[in-house]
Amino acid sequence: LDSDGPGTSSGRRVKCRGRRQSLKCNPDAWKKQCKELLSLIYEREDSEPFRQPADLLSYPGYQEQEGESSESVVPERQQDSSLSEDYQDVIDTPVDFSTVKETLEAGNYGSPLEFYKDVRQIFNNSKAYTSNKKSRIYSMMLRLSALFESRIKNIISEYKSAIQSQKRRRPRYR
Ligand SMILES: COCCNC(=O)N1CCN(C(=O)c2ccco2)CC1
Repeated sequence: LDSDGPGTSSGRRVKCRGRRQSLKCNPDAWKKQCKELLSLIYEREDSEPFRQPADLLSYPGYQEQEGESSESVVPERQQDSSLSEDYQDVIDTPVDFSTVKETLEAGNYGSPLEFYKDVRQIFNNSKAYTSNKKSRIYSMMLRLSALFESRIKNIISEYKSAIQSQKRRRPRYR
C-alpha cells in the first residue's frame, strides 16, 4: 500500500513568503478541500450504497444483479443470507462515508493522507466483496473511485508542498 498517496510533490519548492493564507502555503487548507470533496461524493447517486454501513446480512442480489433499472438502486435485502457469505465474514475493516464524514468533521484526521486511506478502504471493500465485476454496485464504486482519485491527488500534493515550505532550513548538527 503506497502510504504516500497519489501526487507526491516532485520536489517543486513553492515560495511561501509570509502569507500563510494563500492557497499553496496553508497546511490546513486540506480540511475544507476534503469536506468539499465529500459533499461532491454525497451528491453523486453512485455513493448511495456507501453512505451507511453495509448491513451485516449479505446482499446476494447485489452480486448477481446485472443491469437492473436505475430506480431500484437498492434491491430488497435477501431474507436468507445462507446463499452467500455474510458481509462481515468477507470484510475485516468495514467503513462507509458517514464514518469518514464524522471523523473529518470531528477533526480526527491529522492529514489528508489519513482521509485518503479510509476512503480507499471503502472502495477496496467493495472490490473484495463483489464476486461479479459487472455488478451494479461495483460499477458505481468504480465511477466514484475515479472521481475521488482525480480530486484527492491535488489536495495531497498541495498539502505536501505546504508542509515542505513550513520546514525551516536549519543546519542539523549530527
Ligand atoms: C443502501 O446501501 C445499504 C448499505 N450498503 C450495502 O449494504 N452494500 C454496499 C457495499 N457493498 C458492496 O460494495 C458490494 C459489492 C458488490 C455487491 O455489493 C455491499 C452492499
